[in-house]
Amino acid sequence: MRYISTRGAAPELGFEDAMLAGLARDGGLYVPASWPRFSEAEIAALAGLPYEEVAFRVMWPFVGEAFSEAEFRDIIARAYAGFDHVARCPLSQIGPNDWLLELFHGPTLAFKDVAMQLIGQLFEASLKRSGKRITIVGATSGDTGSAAIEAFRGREGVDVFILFPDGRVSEVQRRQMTTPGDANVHALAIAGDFDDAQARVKDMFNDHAFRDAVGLAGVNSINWARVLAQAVYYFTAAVALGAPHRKVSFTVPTGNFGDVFAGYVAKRMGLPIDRLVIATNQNDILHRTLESGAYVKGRVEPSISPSMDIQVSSNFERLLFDLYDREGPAVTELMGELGTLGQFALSQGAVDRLRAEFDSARVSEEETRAAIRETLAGTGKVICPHTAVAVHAAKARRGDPAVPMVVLATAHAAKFPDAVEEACGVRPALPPFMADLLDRPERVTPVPNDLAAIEAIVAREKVA
Ligand SMILES: Cc1ncc(COP(=O)(O)O)c(C=O)c1O
Ligand SMILES: N[C@@H](CCOP(=O)(O)O)C(=O)O
Repeated sequence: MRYISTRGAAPELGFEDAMLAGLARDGGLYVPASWPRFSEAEIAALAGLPYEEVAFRVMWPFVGEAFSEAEFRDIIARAYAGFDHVARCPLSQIGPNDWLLELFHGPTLAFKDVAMQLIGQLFEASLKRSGKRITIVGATSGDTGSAAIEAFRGREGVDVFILFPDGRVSEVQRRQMTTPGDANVHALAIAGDFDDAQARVKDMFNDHAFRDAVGLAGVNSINWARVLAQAVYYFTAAVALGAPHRKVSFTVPTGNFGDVFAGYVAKRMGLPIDRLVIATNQNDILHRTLESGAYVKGRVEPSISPSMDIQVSSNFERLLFDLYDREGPAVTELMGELGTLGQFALSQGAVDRLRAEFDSARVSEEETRAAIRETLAGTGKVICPHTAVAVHAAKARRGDPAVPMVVLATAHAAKFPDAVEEACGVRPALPPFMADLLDRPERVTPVPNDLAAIEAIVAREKVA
């Protein structure tokens, strides 16, 4: 499989180079040159297989010659060995035909582990082969950062710098990033919001001299391998509920548009997904875009689902590329308008296609709290605020009741104890292996929202 940039002006790469490159050199995002398609029989054959085998079959067409079949199987096995559930991403029932897809059984208690644990193994195999040293710089609104740190802490030849918005992540999220003592881990608290952090990371990639000097690599969903690994659980869930003989719908709590885009990828590969619902909190740029056809940047408003406090959704660019018939210049023009004017308008054709693929709902803070309360009352389950946003949206956008609705449960409630306790009166406890998290010493560097200052810190502090 070859990978092409959404802006159409960067060299085509194979899987391994696209994974290591992060952002394309023209500022775009790498996507596969075509979407592989599974037959009904191939999808039916996934039923009952272990998660690792489904992961292999779904991802293999995208990986091609980068790794041998045996190497890739081994990488997948090591990635998921540390998950605390035998199904890795199990389904649990919350209504007559309504399900939670539990994505928080990895080491940092959020769905980011599903892809990040795999990426850690992929990078290690690749860097061992090449002997290269790299500097990972990532932006986080709370969960990507800890997952990346966990996947790369202590690894040879890799530094990992994570920019998080100072004061805008939960205490548990912050401490997951600031308490690992490894010399190659660097938590940077930026004076700004997540959009600032993500913009500075992209600026670093677009500064080619800096990028080459430090061997910059990315593990945000800028990295195609992140999105690919997340497509797998749409298959395991849908097949468990009757696909391909039955359609299945998904509701996805959304911020950077990576997770829901992974659902779109699964659909393009032939998975019979009925509705794909984008659930946003009050940071609702995606919902507004579906309603109005204009993508208009807003100010990030802090919420009780902080990981979704995002107003520039990076992966929307990947969708735009398809909506505009994979025309790089059209995407370049729109992204240029976003940079200069803070907005762009979609063509009528693009809006029609967008609405044909996705549905959306914006969920208020009060509706989020109510969803936490009602889920506890109805099922005995304590859910995190991000999951609660999606639970509410799934109800609001429920289509045919005969079609199963799967809500992606993206984090463990214990990452957000204050918000959850305020909503339902129950304070969720951290699992025993991190019970002392709040007592561990923290190490964090405050940084201004300034490219040159951040680059100087990265260049100075890297140890690899
Ligand atoms: C717990 C949680 N839920 C939902 C999201 C939104 O996912 P995405 O950014 O892929 O849209 C995030 C952040 O990525 C998250 O950390
Ligand atoms: N919500 C994310 C934001 C970064 O998203 P990514 O999928 O591009 O890494 C987070 O928790 O950091």
